Amino acid sequence: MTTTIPHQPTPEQAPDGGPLLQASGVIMRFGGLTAVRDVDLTVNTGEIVGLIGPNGAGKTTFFNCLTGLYVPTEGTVSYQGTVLPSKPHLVTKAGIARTFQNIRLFANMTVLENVLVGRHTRTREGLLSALIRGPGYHRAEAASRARAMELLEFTGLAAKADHLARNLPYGEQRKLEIARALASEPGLLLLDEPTAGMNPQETRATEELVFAVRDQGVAVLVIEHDMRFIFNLCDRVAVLVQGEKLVEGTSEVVQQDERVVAAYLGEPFEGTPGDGPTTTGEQENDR
Ligand SMILES: Nc1ncnc2c1ncn2[C@@H]1O[C@H](COP(=O)(O)OP(=O)(O)OP(=O)(O)O)[C@@H](O)[C@H]1O
Repeated sequence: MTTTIPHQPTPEQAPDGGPLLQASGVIMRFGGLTAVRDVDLTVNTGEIVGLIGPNGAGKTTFFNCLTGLYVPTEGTVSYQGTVLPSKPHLVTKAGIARTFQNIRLFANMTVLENVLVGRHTRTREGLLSALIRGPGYHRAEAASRARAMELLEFTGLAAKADHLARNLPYGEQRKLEIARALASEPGLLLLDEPTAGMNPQETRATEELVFAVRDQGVAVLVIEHDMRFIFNLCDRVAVLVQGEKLVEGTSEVVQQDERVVAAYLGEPFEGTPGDGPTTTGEQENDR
């Protein structure tokens, strides 16, 4: 599936292992409801971090605070030491890309066109250049297409570059979303329930793809209800319950923590295939 591609990191990539994303004291209130309560979270370069918790725990709201969709009521979010702007396209430009819980592709555009759309924050050609369509425009367009094709190779979708996105099977639509997010050349990729509605084979392919993304130098923060996926994949896992961070630690620490078992897992997770619950029963199938 995956081929090696030279990652094109954003210019000021943090040194290996250093903090990339730092959320401090993030609070998000909707009127009388506090969806996120004073959450701190750091993602370092080279890490895959999981964010888990029951339905309604505030995971997606927290993601929205990280990506500029919501302005946190209190707290700050920094990327590479700089406080992020509260505009999604500026957050993308700063180096954070995301996918959504429900697929958000341009269904009537081709696979390649969907990835090209994801490149718009990285292309420098302006409106005038696009209107004139001079040599600069053509060079930039050729480079963009070449990079988009590399990303389709990387995600195993190159053979379907000319297919309409809506004609792809579900698992490939999810991969295409990841390819499109990678097209903005992020240093950090946020994935919101990337395996929701997938069969076990598609889930395994997604796991491989996320490892490959990390191996290209892109850190990953992932929300997921599939515990086998999370505990196999993540270097560190944070657990949100009722908007609060209950526990944070390695997969081994989190899966055995009595508070996590009581509030979310129901029973200790057994890591060997075939044993124990793979999901918490919280997962929504939005297929
Ligand atoms: N825009 C909004 N306005 C009002 N309340 C909201 C809004 N967005 C989320 N909420 C509420 O905030 C709480 C947290 O929701 P959120 O979707 O972040 O949870 P979650 O952990 O992502 O859940 P799930 O696992 O089901 O996706 C819920 O009570 C939800 O109803």
